[in-house]
Amino acid sequence: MSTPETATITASTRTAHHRRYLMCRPDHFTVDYRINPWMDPAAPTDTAKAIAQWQKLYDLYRELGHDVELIEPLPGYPDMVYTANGGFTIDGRAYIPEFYYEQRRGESPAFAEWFRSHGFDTVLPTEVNEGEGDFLLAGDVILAGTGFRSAGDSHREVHEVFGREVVTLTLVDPRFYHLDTALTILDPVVAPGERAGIAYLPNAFDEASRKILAERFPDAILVADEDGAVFGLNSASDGYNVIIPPRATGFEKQLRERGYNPIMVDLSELLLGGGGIKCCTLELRGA
Ligand SMILES: NC(=[NH2+])NCCC[C@H](N)C(=O)O
Repeated sequence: MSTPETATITASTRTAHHRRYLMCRPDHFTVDYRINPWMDPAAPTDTAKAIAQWQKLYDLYRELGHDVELIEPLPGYPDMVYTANGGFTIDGRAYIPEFYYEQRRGESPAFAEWFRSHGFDTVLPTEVNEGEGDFLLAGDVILAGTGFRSAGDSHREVHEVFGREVVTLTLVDPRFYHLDTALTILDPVVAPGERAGIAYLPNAFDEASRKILAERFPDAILVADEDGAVFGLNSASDGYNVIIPPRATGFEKQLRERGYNPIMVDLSELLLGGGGIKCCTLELRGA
């Protein structure tokens, strides 16, 4: 016989996994050029507000028990706060970015140096690629975005560097110019052979890519355009806690239904640069 209380409790099968992240304090944050549709150099930005919002994300990761490393922000590189573009790491090896736009190219040597001095086997690229902005690890497989930033040839290169299967996905909406703006990995750690939970915005992808996603991830969360439009997919998950922007209310509900624990963090100021929670967070795997 179940009491009314026990009848309403659904035990979550989700597990939070310890994460190690790299972040960069937005000390020099501003918008003085436009390399994505969110950026408007004519609109005012508030660096103090960007720092305060970023600090909340940093503090939350620490409260959740994660390790957060920091890289020194470089003056003149306002986009360096988006550390997801600073590399892509698996098993202690770091693949360094080669930025598409000239404005960010000076960040690469700083990231390369950071990885070298922190014991990573550091691989310099020959192809244009923007790190974890476009490469996401789903179980054993690397999901790789192209269409706006990372070149198709970088998908071959990332395969050579890590020896993993790489699945190319083509982005078609300029608002969602990096893979991490249109797709979230919900389960950063899965048992061998098990499928990672993901969420994505179908309309951000071309038809062929939507088909691949539907075949490979039949149980994925499909996110509505309204939630995508507020950068809802630019989220970070430890397997249980999923950090999402506050206006992604439909996505919040979907996550709860699946047993995840969505936590809202507002990075509205950093969205003026076209970045959100995931953009400010680089996974450090191994080393
Ligand atoms: N991982 C990301 N989506 N990063 C956002 C990068 C934003 C930056 N202003 C750019 O356009 O490059």
